[in-house]
Amino acid sequence: MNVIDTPVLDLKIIEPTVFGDERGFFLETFREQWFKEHVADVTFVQDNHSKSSRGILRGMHYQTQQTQGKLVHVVQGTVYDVAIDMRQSSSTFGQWFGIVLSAENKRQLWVPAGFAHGFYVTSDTAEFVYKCTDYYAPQFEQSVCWNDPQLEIDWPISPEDTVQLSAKDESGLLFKDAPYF
Ligand SMILES: Cc1cn([C@H]2C[C@H](O)[C@@H](COP(=O)(O)OP(=O)(O)O[C@H]3O[C@H](C)C(=O)[C@H](O)[C@H]3O)O2)c(=O)[nH]c1=O
Repeated sequence: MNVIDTPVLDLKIIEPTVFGDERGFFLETFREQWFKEHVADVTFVQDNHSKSSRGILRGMHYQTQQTQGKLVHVVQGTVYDVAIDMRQSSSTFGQWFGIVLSAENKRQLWVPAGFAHGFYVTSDTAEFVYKCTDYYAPQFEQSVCWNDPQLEIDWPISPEDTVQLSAKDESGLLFKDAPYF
C-alpha cells in the first residue's frame, strides 16, 4: 500500500499493492492497523455500494453533523471523483481535488470528515464502494452545486455529454451559501 499526498490538506490517494498471477489478481482493499498508522486514526462503521450509468453525477454531499470520513474506490468502470474542503480552519478551505478512480487503476481516495464529495461516471456503468466513519444521517445532509461558479470544478464533461442528477442534487447550494465546518 502506498499513500500519496494531494494538494488539499489531509486528502490522500492510496495505491494498494496488487498481486497478479495467471488466475487474475488479489489485493487488500483495507487493513485497519495500517490505515490508522499511515493515513488517519479513524474507525469505519458503514460500508456503501452504488451503481450508476454513464453521465450520472452523484454529489456534492456531506453531513453537517455525524460528519463522515470516506474511503472510496471503484470496483467496476471509471469515475471522476471530487472532494471539496469545507473546513474554514483549513489552509486549503474552498479548494477541490479531482482524480480518476477505476477498476483498472484500483486507486482509493481518503476523504476526511469536513469535505463535500461526489463523482461523475465516465464509463458505461460504474460500481462505487466506500467505507464511512459515521452512519448515514439524512437529516444532516447537505448538497453543494457540482457546477458552482466559485469552485469551478474541472469535470471531464464535454458540451455533448449528459449530466444526470438526483432531484436533491439539482437543487444543491452554492458554495458561498453552504454551511462550513
Ligand atoms: C448515502 C445513503 C443513502 N441511502 C439511501 C437513501 C436513498 O433512498 C438512496 C439513495 O440515496 P442518495 O441519493 O443520497 O445516494 P447518493 O446520491 O449516492 O449519495 C451519496 O453520494 C455521494 C457520492 C456521497 O459521497 C455520499 O456518500 C452520499 O450522499 O439510498 C442509505 O440508505 N444510506 C446511505 O448511506
